[in-house]
Amino acid sequence: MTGSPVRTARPEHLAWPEAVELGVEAVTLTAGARRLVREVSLTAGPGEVIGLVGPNGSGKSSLLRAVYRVLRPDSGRVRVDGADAWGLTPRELARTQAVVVQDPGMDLDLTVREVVAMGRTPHKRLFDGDTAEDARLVAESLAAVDAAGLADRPFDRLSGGERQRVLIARALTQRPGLLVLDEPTNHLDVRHQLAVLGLLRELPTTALVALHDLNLAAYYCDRLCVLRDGAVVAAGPPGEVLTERLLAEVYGVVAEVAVHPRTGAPQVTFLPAGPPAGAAGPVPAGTGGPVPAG
Ligand SMILES: Nc1ncnc2c1ncn2[C@@H]1O[C@H](COP(=O)(O)OP(=O)(O)OP(=O)(O)O)[C@@H](O)[C@H]1O
Repeated sequence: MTGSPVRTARPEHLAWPEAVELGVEAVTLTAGARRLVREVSLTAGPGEVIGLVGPNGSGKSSLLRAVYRVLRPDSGRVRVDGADAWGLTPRELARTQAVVVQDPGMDLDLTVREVVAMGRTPHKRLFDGDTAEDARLVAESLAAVDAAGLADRPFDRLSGGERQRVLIARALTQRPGLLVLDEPTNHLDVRHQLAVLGLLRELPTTALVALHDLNLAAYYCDRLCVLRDGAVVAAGPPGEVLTERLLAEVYGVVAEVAVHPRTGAPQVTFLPAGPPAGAAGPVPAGTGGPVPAG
C-alpha cells in the first residue's frame, strides 16, 4: 500500500444524524486543590470542526473529559444540543456523542470487528443482537479508516496506529452528531493523519478535537481555541489565531507564519535555535513543518 494515497470512503450507508451544537459555558474543573481548567467557554456550531490546541498540561484533555462526562465541572455547563450533558444519562449522551481518547484502557479479548460493533450499543436495547445493517456499518466504518483488512484480527495485538484507527471506526459506527477526539492522529503515520482529519472534515458531524500539530490544526479546523494554564488565551479562525507572537507567548518558540500558497491555510515554520543536522546555515524560511495535502 505504500506509495499510493490512502483511500477513505465516507461511510454513507446509514444516514448521519443532524450535527448538534456544543456549548461549553464558563467551565471550571479542579482535582483536589489543583485547578485544571478556568472559566473556559467555547461553542461549536453544527458541523464545525473546532481544534483545541495548547502546550502540554494546558488542560485540553481535562476539558474534553468534562465534555464527555468523566470530569464534572465545579462550575459552568456543557450543553449538547441545548441539553446539559451532565443531566443526561450516559446512554442518552452516547446516542449523540462519540469519543476517541488516546488510551481507553481496553485489553479485551475481542476481534477488531467486535470492538467496532460496540459503537452500536447505545442504539440498541439490552438483548438486541447485531443485525445485517450493523455488520454493513462496521465494514463501512473500517473501510473509512483504511482498516478493512484488520476486521478479524485480535484488537489487543494491533499496533498503536492500527488501534487508533479502529477506535475511530468504532466512533463512526456510533453515528454521532458530535465527535470528541483527544489527539486522534497520535500514533498515525502522515498519510493516515491526513486521511483521518480529511474524513473528519467531510463528515456532517460537529467535532471538538485536541491536536498538537498546529499545521494540521490550521488546515483542518474551522476555528481554534488555544489553552494555556487551563484558560483560553485565543480563539477564532486559524489565520487569526496562529500568529508568531502567540506562538512565542504560549509555546515559547520562535516561528514564522505564512499563508501556504497551495492550501491557503496558515503554515507555521518553527525556527530551532541551532542549524539542522547536515546544514551549514540557519534554517531557510518555509522549510519546516508538515504541509497538509490540498
Ligand atoms: N486528576 C488529576 N489530578 C491532578 N492533576 C491533574 C489531573 N488530571 C490532570 N491534571 C493536571 O492538570 C493539567 C492539565 O492536564 P491535561 O491532561 O488536561 O493537559 P493537556 O493539555 O491535555 O496536556 P498534554 O498536551 O500533555 O496531553 C496538568 O498539569 C496535569 O498534570
